[in-house]
Amino acid sequence: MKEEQRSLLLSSSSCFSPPQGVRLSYGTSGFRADAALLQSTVYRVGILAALRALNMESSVTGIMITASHNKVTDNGVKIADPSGGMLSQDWEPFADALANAPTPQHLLQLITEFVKKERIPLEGARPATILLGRDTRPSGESLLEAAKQGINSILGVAAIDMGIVTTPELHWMVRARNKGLKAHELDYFEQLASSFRCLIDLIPSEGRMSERDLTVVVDGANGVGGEKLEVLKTTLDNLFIEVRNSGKDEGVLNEGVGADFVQKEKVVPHGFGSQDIGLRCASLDGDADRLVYFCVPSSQGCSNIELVDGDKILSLFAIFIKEQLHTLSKEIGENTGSNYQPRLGVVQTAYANGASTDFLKKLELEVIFTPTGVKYLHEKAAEFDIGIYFEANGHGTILFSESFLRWLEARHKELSSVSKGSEQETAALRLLAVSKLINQAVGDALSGLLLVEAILQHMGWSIHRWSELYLDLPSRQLKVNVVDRTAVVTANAETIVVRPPGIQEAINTETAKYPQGRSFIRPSGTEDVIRVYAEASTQEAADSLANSVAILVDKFLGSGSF
Ligand SMILES: CC(=O)N[C@H]1[C@@H](OP(=O)(O)O)O[C@H](CO)[C@@H](O)[C@@H]1O
Ligand SMILES: [Mg+2]
Repeated sequence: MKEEQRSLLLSSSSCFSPPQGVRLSYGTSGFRADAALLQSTVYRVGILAALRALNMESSVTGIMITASHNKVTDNGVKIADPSGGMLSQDWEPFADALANAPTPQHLLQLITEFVKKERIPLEGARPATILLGRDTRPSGESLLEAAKQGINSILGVAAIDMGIVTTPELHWMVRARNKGLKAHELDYFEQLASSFRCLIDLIPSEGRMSERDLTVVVDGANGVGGEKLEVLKTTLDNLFIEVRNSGKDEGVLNEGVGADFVQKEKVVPHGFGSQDIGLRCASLDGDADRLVYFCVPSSQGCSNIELVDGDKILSLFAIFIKEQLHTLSKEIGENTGSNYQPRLGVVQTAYANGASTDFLKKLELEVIFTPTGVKYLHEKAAEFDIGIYFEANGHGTILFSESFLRWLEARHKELSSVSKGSEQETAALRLLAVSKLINQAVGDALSGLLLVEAILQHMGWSIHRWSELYLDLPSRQLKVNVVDRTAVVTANAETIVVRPPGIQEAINTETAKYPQGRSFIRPSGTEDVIRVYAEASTQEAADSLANSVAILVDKFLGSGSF
């Protein structure tokens, strides 16, 4: 490393001391903490993103400053890799080491060693650009400045501020830029709107739906998603979107609103109530990468909701895709069918409702489980021709492999010359439109919302019809504070605890007492807690099982506070 680069790093890092007594780690979704603690971390992530961009053939990476569904005073930072996906997991230990380096000298030494080991070309040997985005948190602006200083301390790397964007928009932009495509926010809106229009135009015309049926009321979590949806909706026909909690009024980000609140508490978000009985409603989270639907039932008082979670979104997508693939595989006349059988798979985590997994298996779909965190789900889904992944909390997308898309384009071309307007050609067009509508980089609440709406219109389904695909097993999630959450080590996609010894046997004994009982624990990657999940045949049983397991966690890991 040249002297100019060394002294630049030493001088800029001396302005960013790491917080005392706090150990930060690149968790399920980047670094997250109280915003006041994050200046030095974000500065160092700036350096990391710059090195990552220099290390790769595609030279654009991204930094997103957000703490998603967490409280407004928290913030966080994560890197978008050149593919548009999450930071490659093999760089996470370096991210941890950088964030926790105690002095500028330590930091410089770490960087020097890593640059050598990874053979990263420095000193402007290669062009590199970092796209920066942030959510609506007030702390975002100064943290973004810290990120810029980190980027500027690596010679020859440029930072471009994309302003306030959703997390999926930033990932989409990074991916698009590296593919040499147009990557402005307006291009993103245009791609979503035109592929949505294409799916709507391909709906067989059997009677139009009423304006009420074409209406969806969206809770924007008082965050960036509502703001963006207000713009996007002006470009859409055949869909009426009413945005509430768009952040323009008094409401606080994620407070009593948003996808995480709605999915975990199963009550109506602020701003919704009896006036919405029977309407189709949806909630985004604070950075708009999660989506859940709900409706306010007329019978049980209007604070309860009927939740349509990520598992049901996945099921709806799976049904639609399967139907299109089936149509596409039908023969047309002699010798014009295709023998190619694309592999469709779905990916879930242990938090997926057991009833959803049964339903998907009955559809004869290949169902794979991974640990929590979209980086794991995404990686697995990418192994299929079409891989659909969703966390129960509403984060997910559909991935189309490059080779499948090439095949599909060619098949569509062939079909449009031999049988234009056939159901096979239409199915190919629909699949191509889905691949453009649904974000290929990460789960995206806005593109997910438009795909749900297009499929419901295609099927002619109400939210109730959709919700009735299967009945969720009652479930309960709890959090337990413990002295050291890293004492819990899990295996088999987090369904089994291997440490501390004895706790898994105790959980098994409890679970066996409940019909259709299932329970597991794991350390959270975003909060300092152990999460407990339980499922059983009744809500009372699920609550009771969750409580018993939480008591076991307290007994084995001791907090004294439970
Ligand atoms: C049970 C649950 O909802 N866990 C969430 C939560 O992770 P934890 O590691 O459980 O804190 O935040 C992650 C990032 O948003 C998300 O991927 C994950 O699904
Ligand atoms: Mg989020």
